[in-house]
Amino acid sequence: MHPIVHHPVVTKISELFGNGDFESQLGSALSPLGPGDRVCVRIDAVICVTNTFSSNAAADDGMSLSLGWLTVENKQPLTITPRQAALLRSSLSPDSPSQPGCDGGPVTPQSISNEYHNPRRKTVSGLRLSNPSALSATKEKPESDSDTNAGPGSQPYDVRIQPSVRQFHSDARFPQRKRSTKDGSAPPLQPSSIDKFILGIWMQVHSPITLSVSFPDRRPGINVGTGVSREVFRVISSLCKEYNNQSRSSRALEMVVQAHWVECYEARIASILLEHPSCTKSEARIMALKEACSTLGWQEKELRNRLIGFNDGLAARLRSNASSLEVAADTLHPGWRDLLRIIDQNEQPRYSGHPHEWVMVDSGPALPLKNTYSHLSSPAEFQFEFVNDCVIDQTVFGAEDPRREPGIDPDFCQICKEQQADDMASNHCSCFPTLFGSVRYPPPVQIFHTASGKNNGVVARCHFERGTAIAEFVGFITRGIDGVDVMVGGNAERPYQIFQGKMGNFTRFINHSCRPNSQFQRFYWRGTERVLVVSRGVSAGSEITVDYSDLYWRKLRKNCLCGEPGCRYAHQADQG
Ligand SMILES: C[S@@+](CC[C@H](N)C(=O)[O-])C[C@H]1O[C@@H](n2cnc3c(N)ncnc32)[C@H](O)[C@@H]1O
Repeated sequence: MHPIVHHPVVTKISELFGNGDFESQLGSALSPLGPGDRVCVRIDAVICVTNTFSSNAAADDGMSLSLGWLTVENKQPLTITPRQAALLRSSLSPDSPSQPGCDGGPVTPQSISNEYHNPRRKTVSGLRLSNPSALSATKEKPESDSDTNAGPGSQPYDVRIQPSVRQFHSDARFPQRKRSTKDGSAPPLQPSSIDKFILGIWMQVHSPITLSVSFPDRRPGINVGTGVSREVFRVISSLCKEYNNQSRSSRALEMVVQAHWVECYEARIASILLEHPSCTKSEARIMALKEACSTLGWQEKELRNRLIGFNDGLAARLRSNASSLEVAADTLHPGWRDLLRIIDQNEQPRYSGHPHEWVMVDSGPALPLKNTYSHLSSPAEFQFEFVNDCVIDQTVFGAEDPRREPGIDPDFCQICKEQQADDMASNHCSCFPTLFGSVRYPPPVQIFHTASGKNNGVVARCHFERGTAIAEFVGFITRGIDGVDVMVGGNAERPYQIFQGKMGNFTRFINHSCRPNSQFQRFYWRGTERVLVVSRGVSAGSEITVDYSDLYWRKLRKNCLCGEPGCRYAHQADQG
C-alpha cells in the first residue's frame, strides 16, 4: 500500500468524519502505483448550495476551496498549505521546466501551481452510506454471520438504515490497466502446456456452444447478385453460427479424444514394459510414440513436441479436475456425455441443477451446496435461490426501481458516453460487454470449499483481465434490514440495500482478502445503478476476492483468514 495512505492527516480526516473506508478507498485508488511513486493528495472543501447530501448537491458549482496538499518525501509525511504553495509559486521563474502534476510526479512548486490555477475536482462516487443524520435505530437484531445469512428477509421498514448493518464496500475508481514494465524485471510466468490444455477445456465448457455431432443439412439458396434481404441475411448468419457451433463441437470432441489418448498412451507404455521386461521406461515411450506416429502420419518430433509438458502429469491433472469439469459440463451442457460414446464411455450425468449448487472439494466428488452449511445451528435454514437479476422488494418500492437515477440519461453511458441499448444492434457501449448489451454467457467460476477455514469461496476457471467485469452483485433489493450483510446502494434520498441472504448469484460466496484481486464497483446501465465485481487481474485457478472494507470488519467478531502478509484484521476478534 502506498505510504501516503498512512499520512497522519489522512488518518485524522477519516476519524473526524467517521469514514473508515477512506483509507482503503485511497489505497485502492493508488494500488496501480508502487510505494516509491511520488504522489500528492489535494484536500479541498466543496461548498454545496443546497442543504441536502444528494450526489449532485455539490455538482460543478465551482465553489471549491483548497485546504492544502499531502505528500510523502523521503518517508516523511509532509503538508503544504496553499500559502506555502503560493510562496513557492511566486519564487518560481516563468520559464521553469514543467513538472508532472499529482498524477505522475512529486509535489513540486510547478505541479502545485498547475493544480491551483486549474482546479480539477476528482469526485469519489462509490456506493455511499446514507446521510448520517437520517440514520436512526430500527429493530436491533443480534449480530449474525453471513455464512448463515439467516437475515430477516424483507420487511417493509422506513427509509431509516441502522448504522450497525454490516456493509460491503464498493470502490469509486475503476481498476487502471497496469503500466508496462520496461525495467528488465523477470517476465510473468507463462502457463505450461498442461495449463493451456486444461484452460482450453474450461473455455470450451463455458462457451455458448451446443455440443452436437450431426452437421446441419441446410442450404441457404442465396443469390448475392440479386440482392440480399434482411431475412436472407439472417438465414446465412444463422447458418454461419451453426457451422461455427459444429466446428467448436468438433474441437471439444478432439479434446475429449486427446485426453483419452494421453491416458491410453500411458497405459500402452505400461503394456510395452510388460511385453518387453528388458526395456527401460524411456525405450517403452519411444516405442509407443513410433506406434502412434505410424497411424497418425506425423513425424516423431512433431508428436514429441505436442507432448512436451503432457507426459508427466496431464492425466493426473485431468483426474484431479475431473469432478469440477463434470459439474460444469453436466450442468451447462446436459447432453455432453453422449459424446463420450466415441471413447466407449457413456455414463449417466452425475450433477444436475444450477452450476453453482455444487461445491468443489479437493478430492472426491463435488458436494451439494446446502451440505456445506451443516455446521450451522439449524442447517435447514440454509436456503439459497440462484437468480440472474436482482429481485425488487415490491412491498417496499411498489413498481419503482430504486436503483434508477433520475438525473442520468438512460441512453448514454456515464463512462464512455456511447449509446447504451438492450438491443445489441443499437448498443454502442462496450464498457462491460460480457454483462450488458450483449449475449450473456455463464461466467467461468465455481464455488469451492476453502482450505483456510472460510467455508466456501469462488474460484476463477479462466483468466479475468484487469478491468473486466466478472459479474453483477445480484440479490434482493430492499430497505431497512439490519444486522446482516448488505450492500448499500443509492444515495441519502433513495437508499436501498442488496441483500443476498436468500437469493442472488455466486457473488454471495466471494470472500474478503486484504490484498484482493477484484473490487465492487458501481456502474450505470441504462440509467440504473448496478454493482459489479470488477477484476484487478484474476488468474485462472485463483480464488476471487474483494475487500469488504473496515466498516464491515469492525462489525464482524472474527479474525481474517486471508493469509496475506499485510492482513489488517488477522487479530481483530482477539482484541475484542
Ligand atoms: C459473503 S460471505 C462469503 C462466503 C462464505 N465464506 C460462505 O461460505 O458462505 C461472508 C462471510 O464469509 C466469511 N469470510 C469471508 N472472507 C473471510 C476472511 N478473509 N476471513 C475469515 N472469514 C471470511 C465470513 O464469515 C464472512 O462473514
